[in-house]
Amino acid sequence: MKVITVRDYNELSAKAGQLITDLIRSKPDCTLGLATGGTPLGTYQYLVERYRAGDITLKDVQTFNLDEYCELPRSHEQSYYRFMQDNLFLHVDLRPENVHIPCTEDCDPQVQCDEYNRLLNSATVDLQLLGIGSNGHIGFCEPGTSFDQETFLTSLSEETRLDNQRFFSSLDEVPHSAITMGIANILRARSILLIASGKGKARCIADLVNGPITEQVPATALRLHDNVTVIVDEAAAALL
Ligand SMILES: N[C@@H]1[C@@H](O)[C@H](O)[C@@H](COP(=O)(O)O)O[C@@H]1O
Repeated sequence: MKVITVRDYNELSAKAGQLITDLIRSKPDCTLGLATGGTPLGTYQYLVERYRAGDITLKDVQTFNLDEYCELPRSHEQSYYRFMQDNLFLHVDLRPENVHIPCTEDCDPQVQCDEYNRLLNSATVDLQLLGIGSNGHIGFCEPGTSFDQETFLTSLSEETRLDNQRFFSSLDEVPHSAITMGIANILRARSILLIASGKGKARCIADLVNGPITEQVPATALRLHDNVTVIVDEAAAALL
């Protein structure tokens, strides 16, 4: 696992964005695994800027998102579908048919999990972008998730709901469940890029890099992969 420490969030976003730009330029038909949350916003902004500058095209890129909340329609401003539209998809030339996000609207969740898993496993993700939850979750794979888990319907921990409350007007509005890629899916990516910013991530980053490999800290599964880059700012690196 390669750990890169940068000064602040802006440097982190530029570094992560540059790595993804380099991949798109060297392999224009690459497959990207994408993440949501506050941390990748700057990375997506960087990609949009590079697209607008004419440095990259995403017309042949395929994407798979990690996860989606249940209990929210796709039109809800906090759905991950909306998040991706607002922050990346509407601003670049990705083809709608190349974009994949689990669908939790008007459906049988198990059927959706199976369908998403099948689609995901029919592709090979070249680069999986990840954030990390303060409890060490990746995607929405919460502590205790088996490292062998494939795409599944998961319950969100209270810690995760509290962390994500800032995006909603009250805790009551934060969904209790989600469809997420499993850890086994994430580990199949050719390369993984995890980004973390701020002191709230210092503990889980220390656990990820130096703690025991355990299902209680789902991100530690990444230590079983041979091509992982972690980019952290100085605040998130404080306990390394
Ligand atoms: N499902 C997402 C994760 O993919 C993300 O990594 C995490 C951290 O988000 P943030 O970047 O806002 O701290 O939030 C959510 O739970």
